[in-house]
Amino acid sequence: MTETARFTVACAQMRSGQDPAANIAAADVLIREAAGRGADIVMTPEMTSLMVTGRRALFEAIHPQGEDPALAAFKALADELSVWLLAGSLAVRVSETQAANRSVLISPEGRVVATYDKIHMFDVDLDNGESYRESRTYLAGDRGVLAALPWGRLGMTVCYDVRFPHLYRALAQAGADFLSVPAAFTRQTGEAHWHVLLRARAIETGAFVFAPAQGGVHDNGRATYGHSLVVSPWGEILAEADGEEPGVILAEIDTAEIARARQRVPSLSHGRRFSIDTPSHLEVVS
Ligand SMILES: O=C(O)CNC(=O)[C@H](CS)NC(=O)CCC(=O)C(=O)O
Repeated sequence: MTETARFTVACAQMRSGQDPAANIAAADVLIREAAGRGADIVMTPEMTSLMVTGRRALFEAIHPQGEDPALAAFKALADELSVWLLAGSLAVRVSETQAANRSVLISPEGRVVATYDKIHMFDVDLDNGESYRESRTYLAGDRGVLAALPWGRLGMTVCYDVRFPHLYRALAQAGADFLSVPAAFTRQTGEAHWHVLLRARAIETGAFVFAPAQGGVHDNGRATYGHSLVVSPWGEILAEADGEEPGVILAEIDTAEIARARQRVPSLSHGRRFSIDTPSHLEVVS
């Protein structure tokens, strides 16, 4: 980008539960607060409108995208407030037996302009007994998505994707200026990894990282880490939510910082000497 721009981003930190109507109402309050405080774009966490345990509860509550009441509410709200809105993710029914963990970008006219389905499924057993098999319920996405905003391009990702740096590098090399990472990180992995992973993705790509998070103990018993973050292309934390508490954080974004960071350390354009897709580039010495 040669022209630079300034805008205000907001991340809404939530503690979504099992009742979609209550979650939509909670998001509505936070999005209105963010817009009232000057946000041009507001982002909500992974699973904004539903946090449940088990596929039965999930399938009783979800809808195809065109019939999702949360999406309808967010489209109307974006239009009413004239803000960009990223519904960090919604559980969307894509077949009788599968859902997508879908991030949805809505324009200030209330139109869906881009959707991204989470690629990397959280199939993990933690040593505190927590166990997740996201791929049993969700159909993984198979494409990265770069969406045009008035101030630059947004690379859309979700939560566990943050552990796969080649996705972010690909998005940045394709022109991403901003990366969204709506999340519902576990408390345990968040304490160990959250800040480091998000700052690393920003530093490696020279892009801003926006990470709205779920936080606290949810009514299905899960504990999530919170600490929603906005990170600059140089890796500085520009805004951070207060621990696990729901609320809104805002940050002023100056896109000139993208070129500045990439000029200081041009690692994004120095990455063509080694490809993870070319095993012959690896010498195994035994
Ligand atoms: O299922 C829901 O209700 C909401 N979705 C999630 O919580 C998702 C999939 S289980 N969580 C993560 O990806 C956590 C990643 C993480 O914590 C890590 O990478 O350490």
